[in-house]
Amino acid sequence: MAAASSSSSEGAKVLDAYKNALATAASVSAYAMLARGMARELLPDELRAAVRWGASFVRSRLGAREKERHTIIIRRTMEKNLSPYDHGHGHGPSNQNNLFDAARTYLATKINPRTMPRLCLSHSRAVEHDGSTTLRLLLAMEEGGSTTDDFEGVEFHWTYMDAGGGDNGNLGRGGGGGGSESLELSFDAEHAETALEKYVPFIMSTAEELSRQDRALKIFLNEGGMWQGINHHHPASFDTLAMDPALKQAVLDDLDRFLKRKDYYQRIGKAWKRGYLLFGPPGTGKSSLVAAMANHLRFNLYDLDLSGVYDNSTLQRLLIDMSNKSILVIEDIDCSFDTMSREGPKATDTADADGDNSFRERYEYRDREYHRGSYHQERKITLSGLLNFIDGLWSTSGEERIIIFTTNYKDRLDPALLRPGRMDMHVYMGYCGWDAFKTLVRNYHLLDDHRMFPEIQELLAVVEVTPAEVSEMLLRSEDVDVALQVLAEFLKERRGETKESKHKHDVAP
Ligand SMILES: Nc1ncnc2c1ncn2[C@@H]1O[C@H](COP(=O)(O)OP(=O)(O)OP(=O)(O)O)[C@@H](O)[C@H]1O
Repeated sequence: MAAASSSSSEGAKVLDAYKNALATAASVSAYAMLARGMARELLPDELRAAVRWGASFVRSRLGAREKERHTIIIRRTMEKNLSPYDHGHGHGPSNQNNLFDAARTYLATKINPRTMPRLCLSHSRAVEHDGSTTLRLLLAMEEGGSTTDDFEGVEFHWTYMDAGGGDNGNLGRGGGGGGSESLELSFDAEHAETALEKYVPFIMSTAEELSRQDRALKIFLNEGGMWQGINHHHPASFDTLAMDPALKQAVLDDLDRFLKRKDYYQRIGKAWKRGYLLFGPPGTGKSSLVAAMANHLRFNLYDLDLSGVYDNSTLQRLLIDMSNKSILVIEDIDCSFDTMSREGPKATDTADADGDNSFRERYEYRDREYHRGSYHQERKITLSGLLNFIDGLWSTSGEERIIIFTTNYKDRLDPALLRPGRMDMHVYMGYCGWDAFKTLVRNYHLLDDHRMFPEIQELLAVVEVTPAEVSEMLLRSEDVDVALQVLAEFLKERRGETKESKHKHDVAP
């Protein structure tokens, strides 16, 4: 982060220096105009004709110069005193030029292997949040190779040069060498401003986005007051998520809007963060939605288990240790604080009618932990403490953070959490409706229509069944006829139970 901002301020300086040079050129033309005006007043006709001829000669030369090209050299390594890393920030070798890496990453997407007979296959190193690196394969140009990129109607011409004669270091930073490499960006001089103010920043942000897409996602769990990360390969995506289509789109739009609003958050002086409250019965896909959000944004997940956090300073440290572009998740927030039901409801009360196992198991686990003593240590953290930390810390450090609370019981939540403006979006994950069913059957059986669909649609309209239960039935057989039959039977049985319990209530004294 520090390195990034340092590098952007370096970039700003370079941009200023370049603009000054352009401004000087502009004032030279202004002097020329002034001189023309004075000459008109002071010189005799013959002399003026001679001057006109001279001026037209110079203009023709200048005209040719207007067609001149400007070239920006982007070296792989910067001079020592220009490097943002010299101040001890960031990772990597001390004089690596980030813009070179960004341009190379960007150009790899522009190179057409079919039109370039000779290409280099090289790699670049992406630094992960935890400091580890991953290698990425890149198509790159050969020494002297060039390509043209069209941006906003302007042609930008790129050439890859290597004064070291090709023995460089496409093997990269670790491979030794590489100091003699550069990329040359040339364009018509009149487009200098577009190049520096639009094209170069566009390359930087595109490269950052590409690296983000490539990066392996991680999920961090808190253990002993510290985060432990493992790779996160949850397959959930918004495509596979079974939920109301309009709500799904609303969540997606909200996330995308959030990503684009850095300037907006800065302008209004608010921390660049967003909060979501996901609520609904067990097995309706709250955890799947969290995973889909992380996959969509390419953000790491920090799954905070508050039962392992006993004091505010540990909580604070955990929050500070989170990286930017990350999601903090606190599941089952209704049973996480002393102010609410610390012991949680009894397992038998909380497992709902469908007897969801994972839910019951979780409570049984918490009950066991409680009796084993891990809950006996007095916990001093409170919901308001947590919310204050998030508001306070996150507004002064870090950006692009998302916080998600999940609960099966929205009505049990502390009103502080439900206050307007606290959680930006409340998302209800409900029972499986018709649209959700169609998504599930497409996920599991690649099917869009079936003779049993009308019957199942009717049943889903009257039976409360979770997407988890429907998924389980659909997975009972690879034969879709059998799977749908199993599901229909299950739904009929559930409908019978519903009717029976309704009947009991009706006849009860
Ligand atoms: N809306 C859904 N879309 C797709 N699959 C779902 C959905 N809901 C549940 N599933 C399936 O059921 C499994 C369990 O669902 P998930 O853990 O996401 O539900 P949950 O609401 O978070 O439950 P809990 O409250 O018990 O944590 C998922 O791994 C997925 O296979």
